Amino acid sequence: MTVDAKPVAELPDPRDYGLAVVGEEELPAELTSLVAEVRSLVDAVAHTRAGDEELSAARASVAEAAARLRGGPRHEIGTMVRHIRDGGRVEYGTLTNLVAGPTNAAAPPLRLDTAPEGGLRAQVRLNGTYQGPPGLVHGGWLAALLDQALGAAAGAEGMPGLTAHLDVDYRRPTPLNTPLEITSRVTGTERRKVFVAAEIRHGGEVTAEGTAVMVRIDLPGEEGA
Ligand SMILES: CCCCCCCCCC(=O)SCCNC(=O)CCNC(=O)[C@H](O)C(C)(C)COP(=O)(O)OP(=O)(O)OC[C@H]1O[C@@H](n2cnc3c(N)ncnc32)[C@H](O)[C@@H]1OP(=O)(O)O
Repeated sequence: MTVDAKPVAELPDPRDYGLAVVGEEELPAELTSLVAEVRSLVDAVAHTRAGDEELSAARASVAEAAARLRGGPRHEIGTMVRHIRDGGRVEYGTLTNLVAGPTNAAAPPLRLDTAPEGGLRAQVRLNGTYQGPPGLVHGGWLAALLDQALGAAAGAEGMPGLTAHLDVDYRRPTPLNTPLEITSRVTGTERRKVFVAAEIRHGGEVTAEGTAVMVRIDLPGEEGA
C-alpha cells in the first residue's frame, strides 16, 4: 500500500477553520458534575420502580431543572473541545460529540488514551440505556463507538478526517454493565485516505470490530493538494 498521506507534525488548530475552541480544563466543575448527574438520571428514569406519586414529583423537579437551564447556549454548535491526553497528546473533538463530548449527557463518555502497543485504547462500561437486544449493547451504538475510535486514531497520528466508509463485523454479543475495551490504530495511508481498524473486547474476546476509510481534511492552504 502506498504510504504518502503526509501526517502533519502538529494537529491543525480548529480556529484556523473558523471554529471556536474551549479547553476541557476551562469547563466549570459545576457543569461537568451536572452532566454526570444527568447521565445517572437517564439511567435511573429508564429503570425506576418509583410509584406514581414519586414519578410525578420527579417529573416536576426535572421540568424545573430544565427551565432553569434553558436559554442561549453557552457554546455555539460546532464548538470544539481541546483535551490534553496522557503524555501531553492534544486531541480535538466536538464539545457535544455523541460518543465523547464532555458536555453531552448522552455520551458514555469515551476517553481514548495512547496505548503502549501503539494506537489508542479506552475502557467503557455501558449501562442499560445503551440496550439493543435483551441485555446486550445496541449494534448501532457499537458502530458509533468504533467510528469514534477509528476517527480518533487517525487524528492522533496527525491526520484528522471524516469517515468516508465504515465496515462493522459483530462477532459475539456485547453485554451491558461490564467493562469493555476499545482499541484502534492506523493501518495504512494512500493520498488523503487513512485506513484504520478498531475492536471492542469483552473479557479479552473481540465482540465487534470495524475498519474505515477516513478522508483527511484539507489543511488551510493545501486545498486540492
Ligand atoms: C481528532 C478528532 C477525533 C474525531 C473523531 C470523530 C469520529 C467521528 C467521525 C465521523 O463520524 S465523520 C461523520 C460521518 N462522515 C461524513 O459525514 C462524511 C461525509 N462525506 C464527505 O464529506 C465526503 O464524501 C468526504 C470528505 C469523505 C470525501 O469527499 P472529498 O471530495 O473530500 O474526497 P474525494 O471524493 O475527492 O475522495 C478522496 C479519496 O477518498 C476516496 N473515497 C471517497 N469516498 C469514499 C468511500 N465512501 N469509500 C472509500 N473511499 C472513498 C476517493 O476514492 C479518493 O481516493 P483516491 O485518492 O484514491 O482517489
